[in-house]
Amino acid sequence: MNLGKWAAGAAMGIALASCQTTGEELAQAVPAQVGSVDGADLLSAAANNANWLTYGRDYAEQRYSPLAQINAGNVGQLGLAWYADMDTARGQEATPLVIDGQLFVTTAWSKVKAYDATTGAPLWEYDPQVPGATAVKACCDVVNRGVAAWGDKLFLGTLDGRLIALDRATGEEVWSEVTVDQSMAYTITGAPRVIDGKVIIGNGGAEYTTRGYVSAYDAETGEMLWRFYTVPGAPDEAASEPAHLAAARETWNGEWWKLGGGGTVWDSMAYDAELDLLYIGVGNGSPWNQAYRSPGGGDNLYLSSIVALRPSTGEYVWHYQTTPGDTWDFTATQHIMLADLEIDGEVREVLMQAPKNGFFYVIDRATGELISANNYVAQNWTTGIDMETGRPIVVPEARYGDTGAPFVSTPGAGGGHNWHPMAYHPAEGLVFIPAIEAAFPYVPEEDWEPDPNYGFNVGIDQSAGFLPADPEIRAASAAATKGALIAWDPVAQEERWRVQYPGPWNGGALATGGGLVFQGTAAGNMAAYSVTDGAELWRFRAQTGVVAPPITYMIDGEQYLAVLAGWGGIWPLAPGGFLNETSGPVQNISRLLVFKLGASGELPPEPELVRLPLDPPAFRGSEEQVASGTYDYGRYCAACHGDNAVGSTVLPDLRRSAVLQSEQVWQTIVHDGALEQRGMVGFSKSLSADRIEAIRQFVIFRANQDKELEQRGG
Ligand SMILES: O=C(O)c1cc(C(=O)O)c2c(n1)C(=O)C(=O)c1cc(C(=O)O)[nH]c1-2
Ligand SMILES: [Ca+2]
Repeated sequence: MNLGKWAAGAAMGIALASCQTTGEELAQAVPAQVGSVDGADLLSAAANNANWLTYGRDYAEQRYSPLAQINAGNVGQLGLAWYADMDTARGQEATPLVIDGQLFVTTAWSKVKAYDATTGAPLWEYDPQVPGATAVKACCDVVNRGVAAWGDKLFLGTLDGRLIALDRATGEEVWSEVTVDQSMAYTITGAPRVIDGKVIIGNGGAEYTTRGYVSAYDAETGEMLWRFYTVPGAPDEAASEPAHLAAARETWNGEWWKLGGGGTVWDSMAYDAELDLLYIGVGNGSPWNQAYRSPGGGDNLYLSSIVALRPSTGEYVWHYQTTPGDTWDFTATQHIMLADLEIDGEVREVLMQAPKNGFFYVIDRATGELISANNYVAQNWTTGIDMETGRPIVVPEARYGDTGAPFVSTPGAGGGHNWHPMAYHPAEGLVFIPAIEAAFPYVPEEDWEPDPNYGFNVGIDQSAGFLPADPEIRAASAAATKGALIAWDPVAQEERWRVQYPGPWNGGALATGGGLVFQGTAAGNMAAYSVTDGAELWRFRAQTGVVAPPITYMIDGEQYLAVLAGWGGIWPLAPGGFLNETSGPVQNISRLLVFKLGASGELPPEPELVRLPLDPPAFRGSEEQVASGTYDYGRYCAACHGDNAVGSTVLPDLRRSAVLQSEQVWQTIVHDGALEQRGMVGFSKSLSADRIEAIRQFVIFRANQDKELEQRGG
């Protein structure tokens, strides 16, 4: 048993928390300058308080900083040191890196910005010029979660599937490699990781008939070194495939390869240097509905699994499947965190995950053995986990593809927890989970066919579960849709305390040696809570929903807290205003916010949230048009423009759009693609002009329904 690599940071945290070391002492205790980033820097990142060198702060992805200058006693004096406005108004999900006094952050549309981390002076910026039309390939907003560092370079995955190396000093492009088939709906939203000079990158797209994989590229040259597919390919590939895919093939039925199969690796990774294992989180099936993807069932390896790989070769070592035979978009791409925990008197090297399916898993990270599991949010799709087999005991109704009947599941497709990073406080032994409490109706679609061009290819009828225009049902659904910051004891597998929020989609977490856990909120605040009981100790009005996780660093003896603010991601788009505004409506004001003790900077006055009036033309369409428009809106429009045509504050609320007034203008945009550069493609490859007009009639119909309710005070 070796505690070495994780113990350094943890032990330091305990020491600092108890004696409140001054900034000067701290600054001397850690290497302030790393220069060219090498393996030793990344392996010691947990103890490097000056910097934030990799996505999850260290390879264990604990997001715990021992820094204690800002602490439970003085956090009330935390103020704005500087801020920077971003030039995109879409979801901001990135974790900044801080290296040698410089801060690097990515924004929506995969842009990169560099600042002096002390003053906020801009150093350089880089725009990969992602074509606007790429937006339609992204299931969940045009987000990016950050860069990775190695040597004197930074590495960026772009929404259109490129992996780009930048010169860290200048922001100039050094090399660029296309990592996906750009004729398909692959995207990259996740941050790369670098292990021993190999840049590891996955991709997204499992809502659109893709096949998931993760690849490694040489940091110096951009040469691809290996690629690991998560699901087996077409039968003619069987002869040449590695053993892990031959084994997986036994768990599939039908002609899944024609539908991609899914299993994208779109977010989480972690690395254990001593075991030399890279852990990847694998996503959902494509399509979701297993009855279409793999008729007759099967586990469908390696969907919804954590897989351990040898990072030098991409060779399979072990896997643990959280959701066998996924049919609910229950990805296991959520944050993977490594820690050493004392369980039953024995220190175990564990891996922890709170995937979408609602269960918190503690797994032996050497072998993949399940140590314990318990649900961290309410769930109704199982009666628990069978500890003998490590499998969920699924209730029969949950398999809606087999029954042919709808199933309302909690958690739903948004998960009990999504991509928002968790944080760990080693001295408290707590994992902080940005949790979601929300249900989702899975309505199987009869005679479903994939569309090779556009739209969600998931095998469920996405309009059948629309929230009806009924004030009581809307209010009841909104009341049942909540969020929480859950302080979870992973040894006891139980909740210690929670901060309850009125709505989901609160930000990623950061824990510190100052006895604090920091989190932004869907209501538009940055907050600090006591790690011991969740008491709120500080709050700053961020003016926009904060979904990204904060970071902390220390320069010249002063501790800083930084967070990229900006409302977006899937929740502010797809569920529509009645469910995504349960914390209150917020707008997207994308800004990097940086705080330190005693600072008193102010943001410009908060602009009022302006909504266009709900003033649609009179409905003159037919019932047939509404029926056709309802279905097509669900399949092609709802993921961005909102459930049942109720839009958000981020993208146009079509009920309020002046474009509704004109059939011709509507066709120019929706059929011909007049707004393609802004991310709205023309759908003529999938939809005829008649079907597109029917969508307009559906939106007019819905807008009139809601206007009437508004007039009645509904
Ligand atoms: O299946 C996929 O390939 C895939 C990709 C992504 C992504 O890359 O952002 C998300 C999801 N799925 C997903 O299921 C999901 O809930 C989700 C939320 C978000 C987000 O950034 O808000 N991305 C994604
Ligand atoms: Ca997905």
